[in-house]
Amino acid sequence: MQASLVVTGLRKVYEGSGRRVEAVRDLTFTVDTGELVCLVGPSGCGKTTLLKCVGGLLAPTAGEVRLAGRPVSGPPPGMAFVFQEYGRSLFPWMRVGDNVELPLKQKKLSRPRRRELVADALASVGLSDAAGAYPWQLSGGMQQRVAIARALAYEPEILLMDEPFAAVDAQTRADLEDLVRRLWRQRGMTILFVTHDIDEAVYLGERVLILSASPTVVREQLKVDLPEERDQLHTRVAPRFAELRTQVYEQIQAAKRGEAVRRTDMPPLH
Ligand SMILES: Nc1ncnc2c1ncn2[C@@H]1O[C@H](COP(=O)(O)OP(=O)(O)OP(=O)(O)O)[C@@H](O)[C@H]1O
Repeated sequence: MQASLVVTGLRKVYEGSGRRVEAVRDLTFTVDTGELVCLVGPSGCGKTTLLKCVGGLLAPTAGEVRLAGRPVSGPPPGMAFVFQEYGRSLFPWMRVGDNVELPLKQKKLSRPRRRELVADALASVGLSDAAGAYPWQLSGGMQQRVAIARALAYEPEILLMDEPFAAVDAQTRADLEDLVRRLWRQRGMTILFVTHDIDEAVYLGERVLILSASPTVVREQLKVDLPEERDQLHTRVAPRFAELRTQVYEQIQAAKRGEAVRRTDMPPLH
């Protein structure tokens, strides 16, 4: 399968105000076209820094990010984001439909086509009825579904999700996880999903990349060999799910203790 995203030797050092922080030391990984990869690591390990570099919002100190063969030096046209803070990512003065349509205005699309994409995306997240509402009239989970619809309508080559469900309650979170899996399977999108939640990473991902503590490297990557058809009730109690989450948990604990990466045990970073 063709690699959609290629990150090579990525390093980011923050400098300023007399402080120097090496947030990301050396990250190399790929995400294949149509793959759903979860990135998980201890708090403060540089997940957001990495995503900002991947999204072209922050220039790396060294290394390179390529999307579909092209180097990323600013926000690439084929990329969409869903952030944790849905409250800040939607414009409160714009109706839901207009929020979803806004990024499409950058694309040279006819008005009817834009409307079609908006209607289709809102239907995909079960919010067809909310197009005329304002974001603040919706629950947190619904607002995050609007943010997902906005990303879908844009028809991205790759979707970056930065802890998107951290601010919603557990029940809503489970529903949104299932929504992401369903949309991923229906639309064949490439998704890079960042989370600090081990269970979420294993439940969602086809592959989990475990990051070390900052300065960050890829500690291990794990293929999630669970069936593609997953559901909250059965997948989470499957013995294989428990084994995988234990492996990720042990790696994260070792990362927190600052233990060296066991490079010999690592599968090849294809
Ligand atoms: N603009 C900045 N200037 C200086 N240091 C920064 C800046 N942004 C992040 N850092 C530092 O880089 C390191 C990684 O931060 P980052 O926010 O990328 O981690 P994270 O894994 O996303 O954290 P969390 O899981 O807590 O959200 C931290 O030590 C942080 O203090």
